[in-house]
Amino acid sequence: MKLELRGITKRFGAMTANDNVNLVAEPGQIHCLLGENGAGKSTLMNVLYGLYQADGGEILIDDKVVKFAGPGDAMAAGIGMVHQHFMLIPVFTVAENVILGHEPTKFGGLLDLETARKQVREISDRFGFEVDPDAIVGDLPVGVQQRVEIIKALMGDAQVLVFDEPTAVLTPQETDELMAIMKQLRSEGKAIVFITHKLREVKEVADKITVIRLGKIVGEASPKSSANELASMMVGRAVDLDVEKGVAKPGKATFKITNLSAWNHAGTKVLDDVNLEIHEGEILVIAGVQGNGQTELTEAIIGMHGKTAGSIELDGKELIGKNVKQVLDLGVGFVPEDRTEDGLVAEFTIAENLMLDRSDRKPFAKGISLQLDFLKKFAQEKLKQFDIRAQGIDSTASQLSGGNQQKVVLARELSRELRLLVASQPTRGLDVGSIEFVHEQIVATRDAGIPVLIVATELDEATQLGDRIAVMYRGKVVGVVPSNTSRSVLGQMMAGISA
Ligand SMILES: Nc1ncnc2c1ncn2[C@@H]1O[C@H](COP(=O)(O)OP(=O)(O)OP(=O)(O)O)[C@@H](O)[C@H]1O
Repeated sequence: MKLELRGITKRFGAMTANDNVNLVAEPGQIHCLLGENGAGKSTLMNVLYGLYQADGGEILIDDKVVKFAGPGDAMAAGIGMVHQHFMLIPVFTVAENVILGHEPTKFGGLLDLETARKQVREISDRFGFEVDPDAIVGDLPVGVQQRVEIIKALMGDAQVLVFDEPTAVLTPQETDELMAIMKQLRSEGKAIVFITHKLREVKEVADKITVIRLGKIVGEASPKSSANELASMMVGRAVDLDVEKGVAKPGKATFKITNLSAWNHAGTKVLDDVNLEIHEGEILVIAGVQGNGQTELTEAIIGMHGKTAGSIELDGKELIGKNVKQVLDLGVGFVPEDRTEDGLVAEFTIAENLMLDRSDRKPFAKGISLQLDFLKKFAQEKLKQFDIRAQGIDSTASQLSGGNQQKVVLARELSRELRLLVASQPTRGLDVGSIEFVHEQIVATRDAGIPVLIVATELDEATQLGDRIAVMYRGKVVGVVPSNTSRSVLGQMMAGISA
């Protein structure tokens, strides 16, 4: 089945998110859609999926114009969408989730459980997914949950599959598995549209690359292009894909974690006697496969984790026992793993979100009255400095593209007076140009004498950004090694083998 978007225009008020966009997805092809944050990729896919109505242009399937009033119509026409934020209910089984995701279409009503289980098994066998229809979704690793999303998309016999930044939440190994799945889908004749910021993935699977910038298609790139060529085509300037940083000049160890253990609600130990030190002017990267205690570690530091034992000291002050606000007030900048859950308030404006956890109200307030002009100026400056693409500081967070939401969180946390920066996957969802900028900001924070703790899942980011790397496995720190340690040694450590 061939899919064509012809002359699609979509506006949000005065902003044109898609401007006369043409795109063709052919059977047996992986078509990568590349573009910087806010370029209009998700908007275009939402038009295709019937979630938004275009202001101009048309959608054609096998050269015939079609109209989608909603996702049900798009699904019935053979279009499947694999969402980045999984739309799965954790307490339900795979088969039950598939039933819920299967909107009644003009071809029939809801599925019954037996049919759903059978179909899940069939699709899983056919593509080698190894998904048990009776497994509880919440118990499955993220990579397998994503396969459930793919099964959901394939259920309606989808011929065109859209993957919108599918690897943002995956571990490197799960990413490799997904690439293999995409190749298999291609060999079965599916047409695939693949949105990603990771150029390595583009180079691995793309048959065709289209680049979109500021809502307009700027051209096609060859899959043989170098990562640097693709990067500069995406953001319209040369981008340095390596982190530029001088030698660290570590000072005193002002941040110390001693014998830290933590337990989850079920009473299972999730952090097991963690000992770490970070010096002023040093970046320590926590590497490891996601789910090995990194989340719990950052939560314990910030005062969000329940049962903990041991000590976490910043500038000689104990953090354990303090709540989140008290910890932030000591000068801790925190970039959470999930920006939509912990980082932003969707209905607040950018300006409001930039103020969320500030306790130093002095520059913004005189007595009880807010210095609105100052606040506005501050927000506008941050918008410019962090290249946050939005209509203005009064746009709400929910109106921003994913990458731009992340930039709001970073802008807020990096512009406070810091004594410690804790950032989980700070560049998740960012385009290559923004990653370059964020890395520069993190290095500058280090060079200002601040201890920095970064949680990274990408080994490249860990080795490039870190001065030292601590690897976590099953709640323990397996070892702390210099950042020039080889990938194979780091890989072994990530599997629990001490260096
Ligand atoms: N519901 C909305 N209301 C107003 N503006 C919106 C809305 N949705 C998206 N936009 C704007 O449209 C533009 C394109 O956003 P879109 O999400 O399509 O970008 P993207 O290319 O997917 O970016 P990213 O790589 O960051 O995910 C952005 O400037 C965004 O702020």
